[in-house]
Amino acid sequence: MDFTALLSQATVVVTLGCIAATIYLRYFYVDFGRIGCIPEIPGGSSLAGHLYMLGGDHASTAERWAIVNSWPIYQVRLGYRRAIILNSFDAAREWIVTKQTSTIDRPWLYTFHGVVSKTSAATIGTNPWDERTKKQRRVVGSYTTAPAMRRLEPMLDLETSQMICGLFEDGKHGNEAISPHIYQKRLALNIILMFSYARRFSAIDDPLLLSILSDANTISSFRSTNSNAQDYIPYFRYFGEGKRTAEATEVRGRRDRWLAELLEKARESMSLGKAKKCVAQGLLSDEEEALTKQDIRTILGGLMSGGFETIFATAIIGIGLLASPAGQAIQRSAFADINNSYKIPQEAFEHAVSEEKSAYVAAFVREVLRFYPPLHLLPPRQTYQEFDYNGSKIPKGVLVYMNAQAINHDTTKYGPDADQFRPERWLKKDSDYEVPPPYHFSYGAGARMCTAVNFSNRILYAIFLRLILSFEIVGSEDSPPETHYINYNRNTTAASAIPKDFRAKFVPRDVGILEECLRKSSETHVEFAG
Ligand code: HEM
Repeated sequence: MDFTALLSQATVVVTLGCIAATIYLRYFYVDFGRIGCIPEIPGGSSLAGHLYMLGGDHASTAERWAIVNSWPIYQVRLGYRRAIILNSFDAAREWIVTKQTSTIDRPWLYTFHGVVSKTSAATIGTNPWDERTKKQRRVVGSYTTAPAMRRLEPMLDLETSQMICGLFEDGKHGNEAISPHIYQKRLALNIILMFSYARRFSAIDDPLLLSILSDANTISSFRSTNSNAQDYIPYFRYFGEGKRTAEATEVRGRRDRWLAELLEKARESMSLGKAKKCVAQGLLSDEEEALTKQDIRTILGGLMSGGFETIFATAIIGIGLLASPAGQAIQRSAFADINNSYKIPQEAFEHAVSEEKSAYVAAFVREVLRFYPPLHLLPPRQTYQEFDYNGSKIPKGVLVYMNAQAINHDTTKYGPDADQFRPERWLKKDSDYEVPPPYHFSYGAGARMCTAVNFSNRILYAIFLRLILSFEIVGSEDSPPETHYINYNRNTTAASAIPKDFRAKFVPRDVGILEECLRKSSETHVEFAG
C-alpha cells in the first residue's frame, strides 16, 4: 500500500473516531440531558462541563454566576454529571425542606466511596438514603437529645476550661499575642473523641493527635468538588489524576488503623467493667437496634468526620471576628448581656455549658454560622425520586448542591446588609427582613440536616461565652485576622473553610475571677477510656 492510501485510511479512521467521540460525549456520556425549566450556565466543555470554569473557589464562582445572571437556581455539568446548584434561601428551602422526601439521597462518589471508604465504612453524611442510613441517623440522634446532652456537660466544661487556660498561660496573661488555632483544634477533636470514644488528648503535640488532625483534613479534601476531578471525569481515574487515588489509599490505611485502635480501647475498657457513656460503648452494647459492625463503623466514622473541622473552623473565625476592630463593640455588647443575664461572672462561667441564657451570645453563634458557613458547598444531595418543579420533571438521580456561602448572604432574605456581620439581626425585629427556620443553611436542612445542631450550638455557645467573659480579645497588629467572608478561607479548594492564621492577645478581664472559675471547673469529674 502506498503512502497516500495509508494516509487517507488513517484520515478516515481519525474522522470516524472523532465522530464517534462527539456522539458519545453529546448523547451518552452525561448522566442526564438538560433539564428544561432550569437555566444552564453557558460555555461548558464536552468532557469537563463547567468543572474547570468554576475555578479555584467553587462556592464563590457559583455565587457570582447566580448574582450576574439573577439565577438563584441553575444547572451546570460537572464532567459526566448534571448538577443543580441552589444559591438562594428560598430556592434551598423549596428544594431541601418542602421537597425533602425527593432530595434526601446522597450520590456515590468515586474517590470518597470507592477509594477512601473501601476498606472501612463511609459516613452517615455520605451514605445513600435507605433503611440502614435511616436507622443510623436515629441512633446518632438519640445521643444528642436534651437528656443525652446533659451527659456532655462535664466534657464541655473540661475542654472549654482547658482551652481558656491554654490561652491564658501561653499568652503570658495577655501580654503576648498568640495563634488560637491549635487550642480550638484540640478542643474540637477532644469533644468529638470523648463523645464518641471516651478518649482525649491532653498535650497539644501528641503524635496521635497530630496524625488524626492531619488525616481528617486530608480525608475532608476527598469530599471537595475542587480536588477530585476523577469523580466527574471517569477517565482521570486511570491516567494523570490517579495520584489522588494513591493518596486516598494511603490515608485510608492510616485512618482505618486509628479508628480500629480507638474502638478497641473502648471495647477493652468495657470488658474491664468500666461503664463509660460514650457512643462507641453504647453501640457495642446495643441490643435494640441490631447494629452490624458496619453500622458501628459508619456511625463512628460519621461523628469523627462530621464534627471536628466544622466546630474548629467556626470557633476560630468567631475569635477572629471578635479580635478585629469591628469585633471590639461586639465584645462589649456580649459582655454587657452576659452580666445582665447572670448575677456574677462565676455563675455565667459555670452555666455556659448547660444553658444558653445570654440571648446576645446565642445570636452571635447564629450570626457566625450564617456569615462564615464552615462548609461553603454542602455535602451533595441527589434526587431520590422524580418530582415536578416549575412545570418540568426533575428526574431521580440528579446531583443537587446547596451553596451555603451564597444562600447565607442572600440579600433578598437577609436584607441589603446581608454582607455585614450583625448579631443584632437575630435579637429584635429591626428590619423588614424576617428569616424563618432554618435561619441559615450552614447545618443544611430537611431530612438530612446535621444530626447535631443543638449539640454544636451548645459547644459554640460555651466556647464564646467563656472566652468573652474571661478576656478582652485584641488582634495583633503584625498578624491581624482576615474577616472578609470569602477571603478569610485559607484554602478554597478544601471542603471545609479553615480560617487563615492570625494572632491575638487574650487579656484577662479579672485574673482573680478567672482563676477561681478555672479552679472550680478543674474539680469536675470526667471519665476516660485511658
Ligand atoms: C458547627 C458545627 C457543624 C456544622 C456547621 C455541621 C454541618 C453539617 C452539614 C451541612 C451537614 C449536611 C446537611 C445536609 O445535607 O442538609 C451535616 C451532616 C451531619 N453532621 Fe454536622 N455539622 C456540625 C457539627 C456536627 C457534629 C458536632 C456532629 C457529631 C457529633 C455532626 C454530625 C453530623 C452527621 C452524622 C451528619 C450526617 C447527616 C445525614 O446525612 O443524614 N455534625 N453537618
